[in-house]
Amino acid sequence: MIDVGFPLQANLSTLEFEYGKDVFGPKTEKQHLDDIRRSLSDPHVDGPDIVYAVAMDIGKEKDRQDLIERNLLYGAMIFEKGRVGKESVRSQGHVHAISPSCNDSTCEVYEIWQGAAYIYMQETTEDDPGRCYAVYGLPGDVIIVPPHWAHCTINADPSQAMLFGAWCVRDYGFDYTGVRAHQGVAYYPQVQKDGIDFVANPMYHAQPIQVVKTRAYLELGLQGQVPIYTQYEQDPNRFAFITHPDIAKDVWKNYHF
Ligand SMILES: O=P(O)(O)OC[C@H]1O[C@](O)(CO)[C@@H](O)[C@@H]1O
Repeated sequence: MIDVGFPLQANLSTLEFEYGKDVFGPKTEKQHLDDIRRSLSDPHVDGPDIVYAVAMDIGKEKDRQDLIERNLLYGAMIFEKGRVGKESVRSQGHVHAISPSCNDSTCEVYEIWQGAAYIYMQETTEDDPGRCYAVYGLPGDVIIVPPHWAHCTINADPSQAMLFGAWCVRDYGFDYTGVRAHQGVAYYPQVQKDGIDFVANPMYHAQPIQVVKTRAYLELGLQGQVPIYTQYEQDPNRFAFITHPDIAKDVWKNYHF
């Protein structure tokens, strides 16, 4: 695993994180295959019993109070290796619900730590989902999901577990309504010999998907090559665009990938 900005290990047999000195974090919450079936292309497939494990609210003890005051939350996730039927292991897909603290949907800032990921995003969960993107990331890459966009996280390399961290607002909420009404997001990630193919979900009338690599987010004040936790430590105000999405409203409008 890359340097995530503080001492952290992942135990891939128990799907637990082990926190180093002066680091806090909970036991992981496990998400079972049976709980995500209705967002898969085939709900009856076999796959790992636990598909992913999530530890919400981790960080350095010295930052604990500041994170609460800023309403910021850092989480860590382990996505299992393997497949769920023809698809790679992935999350269900959701939209960030309106957070009471800012009365808006908020963005999420991912940093890939191990393995390979696609963060899939679509503008809406209507029958016409708008623009559809799958953004590819390797360890050290940062990927941002803009407010209001439906998204899911995909393990892009079924031969190994995928790990990542993400900044989000503390009073986050997930809205699954539109995704579940369409049996998932607009594209299913199917595993092929040489990678992932995105297969259209017939419940939508989607435009072609754009598969892209991630990029630098200079317009949001992010730096390359520095863990996003360290970037928060260097400038604790840097991620204010997460808790106050209106600060970056021009970025979110016509968001470019
Ligand atoms: O509830 P879903 O859609 O399966 O997604 C859960 C995933 O979403 C996250 O918020 C990351 O977007 C993590 O908690 C987890 O990886």
